[in-house]
Amino acid sequence: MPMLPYQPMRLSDRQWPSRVNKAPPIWLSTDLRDGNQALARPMTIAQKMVFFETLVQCGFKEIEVAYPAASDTDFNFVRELIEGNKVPDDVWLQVLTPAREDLIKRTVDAVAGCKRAIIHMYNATSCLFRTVVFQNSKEDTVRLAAKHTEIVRKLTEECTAKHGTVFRYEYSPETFSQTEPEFAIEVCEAVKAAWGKAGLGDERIIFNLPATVEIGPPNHYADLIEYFCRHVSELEKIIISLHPHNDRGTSIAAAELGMLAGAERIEGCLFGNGERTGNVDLVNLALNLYTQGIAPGVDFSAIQAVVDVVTACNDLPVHQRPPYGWELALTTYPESYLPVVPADFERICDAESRVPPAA
Ligand SMILES: CC(=O)SCCNC(=O)CCNC(=O)[C@H](O)C(C)(C)COP(=O)(O)OP(=O)(O)OC[C@H]1O[C@@H](n2cnc3c(N)ncnc32)[C@H](O)[C@@H]1OP(=O)(O)O
Ligand SMILES: CC(C)C(=O)C(=O)O
Repeated sequence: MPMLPYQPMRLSDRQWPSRVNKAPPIWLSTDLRDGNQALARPMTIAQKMVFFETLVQCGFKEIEVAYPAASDTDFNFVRELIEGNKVPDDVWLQVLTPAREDLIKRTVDAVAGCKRAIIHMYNATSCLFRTVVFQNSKEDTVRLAAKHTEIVRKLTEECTAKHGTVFRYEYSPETFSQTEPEFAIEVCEAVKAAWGKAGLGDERIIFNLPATVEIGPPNHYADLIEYFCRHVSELEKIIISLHPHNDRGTSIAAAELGMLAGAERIEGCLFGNGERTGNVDLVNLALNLYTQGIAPGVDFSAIQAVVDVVTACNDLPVHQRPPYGWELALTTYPESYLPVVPADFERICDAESRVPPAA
């Protein structure tokens, strides 16, 4: 018997279909957190270090490096990054924490002394989680998020006073795409009020709206994002971030349509690693922009070296046929076509002009 379908939202005056993406998003690599927690053998500190250095070389400025309260490996990795002066001044270290005081404290302790840090807190807001897993009412759920946001504020302010670390705050209503749209806004409004210092520029609060499990088509996700952007207050003080997973195989479309709908920031992993069917593939997304004449702001020109690091650290192969990425991406075999391998690409077709260079 077929499963029950998703419930589309009625956004008849949606604006996103007629928009065109003209700028890259703010990129957040979560390879070292969401990607790592999906591996049969999580990365060692040495592997995380090599991966981090590769991400920095590619140009990522925001990197979710750990879930420090979940394991000593993750906590100690963050300390090594900071104490070993491995973090460039313009890179923000992001760390994930649940909404629990002791775990928030451990998380803030992990990043103490680094120059710039983003504390990312999440709690479950979807109806199924509220009623079945946590048996929390809507009010309990809002109270939990607001109370722990106040704790994040207090602990980060103390840390700034003691160590000079500059903090930003990210909040994720978990399984946003399965949360009632009005309720997701209600929780985020309470979080913004509890944080109390959302402002402009680097003071913008980040609301990350995850498709924790991709349950509907990408146009549905885009409608949810546009609805959120239209109804949340003080949008100018908010960065709308997306965290698409790929359960239906449409995470790239979800991210691209979500950007049309108002998102400015994308969280994902290189080559689509991540829980179950993966997080959205940041290489694919960035190079899609590149082929539309938009400088993506991250550099995958040394793609082979990136593939080597990712496969070694994840202990997983990169598929041979993803767009752009690997051996067969530009290869075709029909007799009427010229078989092309990536190394020949520049010679055969000038990537800028799309015309064959003069003989
Ligand atoms: C979609 C995602 O990827 S989200 C991230 C998923 N990854 C992880 O959670 C990392 C793995 N987690 C862990 O290793 C553990 O949960 C730890 C180490 C973080 C915490 O371990 P413990 O202290 O044993 O906490 P545990 O997970 O049992 O939960 C403790 C309580 O917090 C509650 N809780 C769970 N998640 C949250 C949350 N996000 N916010 C608030 N409370 C939460 C639990 O329901 C439980 O409640 P109870 O005490 O009333 O039963
Ligand atoms: C913590 C959140 C953002 C997450 O990883 C998810 O929802 O997939």
